[in-house]
Amino acid sequence: MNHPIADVSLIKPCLLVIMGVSGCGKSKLAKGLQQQLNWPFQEGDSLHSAQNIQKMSEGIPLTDEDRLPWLEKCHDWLKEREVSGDGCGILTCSALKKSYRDILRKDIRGSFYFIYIDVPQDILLQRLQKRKGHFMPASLLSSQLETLDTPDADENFIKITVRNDPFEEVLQKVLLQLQHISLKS
Ligand SMILES: Nc1ncnc2c1ncn2[C@@H]1O[C@H](COP(=O)(O)OP(=O)(O)OP(=O)(O)O)[C@@H](O)[C@H]1O
Ligand SMILES: O=C(O)[C@H](O)[C@@H](O)[C@H](O)[C@H](O)CO
Repeated sequence: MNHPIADVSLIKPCLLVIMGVSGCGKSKLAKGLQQQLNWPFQEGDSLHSAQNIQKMSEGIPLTDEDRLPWLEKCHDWLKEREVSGDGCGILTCSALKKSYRDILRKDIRGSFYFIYIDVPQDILLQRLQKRKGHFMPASLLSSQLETLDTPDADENFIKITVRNDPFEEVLQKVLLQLQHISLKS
């Protein structure tokens, strides 16, 4: 291994929302972070209604109205993590629009960061076409990319650009950024 490794003991508790379009690697990164940090983890997909899952499985993109109750549930999980006392947690949520991210961070006063995973379309498509046993079809990728508003400079976010980087390097890059932020705060 010849890439830098983070010292996780230096990372301060915070809330992390791992965001980006389908197939960017939210679930894989969140699980990696959870193993390293030992913080509570919520898979955002598990908070979708059965109707939303059915719609996506049929290749129909969700509307703002479909997403609203789901985003509220995601927010409630984050808020619960904040008030529980330790203020740390990891949530996966595509959070494609700024208005969705505003719902997620509403009334949260503690440390909170979006981790935006940016992956080129050709790699996303290859990954989704290969992925087995997931309800989200590759045909929804174009609507995901059209809907995505990339985070603005005033949104608290860490951007991680991934091409064919080995997963372990991606994970360490995120941990190193979190370590850096922790040392500055
Ligand atoms: N850095 C990586 N390198 C190679 N493959 C990866 C990497 N990250 C994720 N993958 C693979 O890409 C696919 C999509 O990853 P994952 O399911 O974590 O994405 P996701 O953003 O959670 O997707 P969705 O929103 O559709 O649930 C999986 O098969 C995963 O193993
Ligand atoms: O906002 C959305 O359209 C949905 O949240 C999707 O992003 C899916 O949940 C996810 O990508 C599939 O796992």
